[in-house]
Amino acid sequence: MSLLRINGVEARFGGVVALAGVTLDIPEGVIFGLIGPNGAGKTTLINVVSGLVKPTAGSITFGAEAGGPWPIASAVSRGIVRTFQQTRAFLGLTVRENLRIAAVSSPDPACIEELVDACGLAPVLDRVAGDLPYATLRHLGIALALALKPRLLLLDEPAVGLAEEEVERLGALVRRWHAGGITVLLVEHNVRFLMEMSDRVAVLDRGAVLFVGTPAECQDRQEVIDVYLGRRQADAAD
Ligand SMILES: Nc1ncnc2c1ncn2[C@@H]1O[C@H](COP(=O)(O)OP(=O)(O)OP(=O)(O)O)[C@@H](O)[C@H]1O
Repeated sequence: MSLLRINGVEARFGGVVALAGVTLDIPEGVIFGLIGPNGAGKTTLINVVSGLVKPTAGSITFGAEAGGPWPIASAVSRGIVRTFQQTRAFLGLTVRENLRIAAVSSPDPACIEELVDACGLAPVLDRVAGDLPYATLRHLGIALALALKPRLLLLDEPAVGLAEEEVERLGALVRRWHAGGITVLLVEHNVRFLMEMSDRVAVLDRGAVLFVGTPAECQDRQEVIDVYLGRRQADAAD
């Protein structure tokens, strides 16, 4: 059954067509990867689904409810929660204070303790968020999103800037929450991480869906190699 249905979503910024009529079905209970070259429209699609950008055409259905996208607060109350490429936390407050604020908006404040443990935040509870090492700050960002008890978690490049062992910890954390029932939409340029994590993958190119399939199917498709995977390999070899 589909949890999120994106119907013909178009987003224009002046003359720039960021999304040119995207239609996608994200089944409940999957980790759904979204890849594509820079400027393909991945973040814009997350922005539309999470209510940050109003599309110029199209709609979304979430569960049984049509009529989306909804403004951010309404999206969050329906269980659509996102993270950002740059972690959004109160950088002048401690981790504990950030989590207390999250607990106020959480439908299940008791989950915070589990999040502290799962996200490895116990040793840094009294540190100011702005002083945290980069990887720990990213974990705080994910903990703050998970505190809102999403049904659908939108992760925008969560692995960017992380060392290999930190990417593994991130993967374990996402898998643990996914096993608890959360559907995940993962945007990521770390292709190995994305392919290992995802049940299905969609490829966006210039605002349009180029291909949807399993990671194995995706890696075999010549058009996907041409527009994205081949270039990533060439960049890695440089
Ligand atoms: N607020 C905005 N105003 C003007 N143009 C925008 C805006 N947001 C996105 N765009 C443009 O829309 C297109 C899609 O951008 P988007 O950030 O969604 O791509 P992306 O696939 O996430 O890229 P990246 O992998 O580099 O993050 C780009 O041409 C971008 O410059």
